[in-house]
Amino acid sequence: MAGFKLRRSLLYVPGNMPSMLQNIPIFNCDSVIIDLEDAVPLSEKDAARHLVKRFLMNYTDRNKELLVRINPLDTKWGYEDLRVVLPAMPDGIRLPKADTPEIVERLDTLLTEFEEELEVEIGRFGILPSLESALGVINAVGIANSSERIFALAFGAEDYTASMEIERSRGGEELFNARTRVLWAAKAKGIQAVDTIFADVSDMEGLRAETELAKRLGYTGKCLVNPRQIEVVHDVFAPKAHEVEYALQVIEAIQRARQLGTGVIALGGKMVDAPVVKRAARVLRTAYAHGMVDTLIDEEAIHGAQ
Ligand SMILES: CC(C)(COP(=O)(O)OP(=O)(O)OC[C@H]1O[C@@H](n2cnc3c(N)ncnc32)[C@H](O)[C@@H]1OP(=O)(O)O)[C@@H](O)C(=O)NCCC(=O)NCCSC(=O)C[C@@](O)(CC(=O)O)C(=O)O
Ligand SMILES: [Mg+2]
Repeated sequence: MAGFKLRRSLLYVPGNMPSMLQNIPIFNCDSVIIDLEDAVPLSEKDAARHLVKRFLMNYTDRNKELLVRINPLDTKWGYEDLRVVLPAMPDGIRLPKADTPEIVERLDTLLTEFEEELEVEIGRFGILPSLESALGVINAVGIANSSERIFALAFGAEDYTASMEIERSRGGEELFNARTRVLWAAKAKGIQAVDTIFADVSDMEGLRAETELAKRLGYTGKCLVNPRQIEVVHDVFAPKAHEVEYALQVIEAIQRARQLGTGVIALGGKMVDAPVVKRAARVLRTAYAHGMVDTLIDEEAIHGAQ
C-alpha cells in the first residue's frame, strides 16, 4: 500500500538531555519525538531548542522518523521552537494540546511559510496532533480534517486525565471513551492512530496489557517514555505467525471463490467474504512491513475484483 509506514513505537526523548539525545541513532524504535514541551523545565526552554537543532543538524544518517514536540503556539516558546528547529529538517512536528482545528490550521500555515523560506517542498513537514483534553477529544473529527499534513492522531492520557480532574488507573477504564473517539476520527480520515504513553517504566506487564488493548481497539502504535519499552510494544504489534498463515489462506480461498464465480466461500467452517478479505489484507500488509512475508499483495486487485 502506497505510503504505508510502520509507526509502532514513538519514543519521547527530552530535548534538554544531551546524554539521551546522543543515543537516538541506536534506539530500535520507529520514530523519536524529541521533546521541547513538558519534559523540559522552563529555565531550559531556550537552550533546549538550540541543542535539538544542533543534534538534528549532525544526525545525517537518518535511520528513523524524527519528530519534534514544540511548545503550544499560544505560549511564548512555540513559534520560536519552529523557527530554530525547522531548518534542521525534522520529519514533522508533534503539536501538544491540539484542542481545536484552528490551532492545527495555524501550525499548517506557519509550516507552509517556513517551507517557502527554506525552499523545501510544501507539505514536507508533517503534523502529529496530540488530543489530550476533553475539548481536543470532542473536536477529534474536525482536527483530523484540519490539515493534509496530519499523518496520525495521538491520544495523550496524562493531560487528558488532568483535564478531566480524574486519576489515571492501571487498567485505564476511565480512558475508554476518549481513546475510542480519537480512534474513530483517525479511521474515518484514513490515518494512523497512536496511543498514549505508559508511565510506569518498571511495569512491563502493565505496558503489555495496555498495548494489547490499544491494538485490539485499532491503534497502530504507542508513545513511549523509555527505550526499555520498545521491545514489548514491537512484540505486541507484530502479527502472529498463525494470523499471517490464516490471512494467506483467506486470500487463497477468495481467489478460488472468484474462479467459481462467487464472492463467498467457507474456510475451515467459517465464512470468508469481503470484510474478512479486507482484514486479511491488512494483516499481510503489516506482515510485509515486519519482513514476515516476501511480497506485498496487490490489494487493489484483491478488493477490486469483488
Ligand atoms: C521515565 C524516566 C524518568 C525513567 O528514568 P530512569 O532513570 O528510571 O530510566 P532507566 O531505564 O533507568 O534509564 C536507563 C538508561 O536509559 C536512558 N533513558 C531513559 N529514558 C530515556 C529516553 N526517553 N530517551 C533516551 N534515553 C533514555 C537513561 O538516561 C539511562 O541511560 P544511562 O544513564 O546511559 O544508562 C526516563 O525514562 C525519562 O526521562 N523519559 C522521558 C520522559 C519524557 O520525555 N516525558 C515527556 C513525554 S510524555 C508526556 O508528555 C505525556 C503526554 O503529553 C503525551 C503522551 O501520552 O503521548 C500526555 O499528556 O499524555
Ligand atoms: Mg501532555
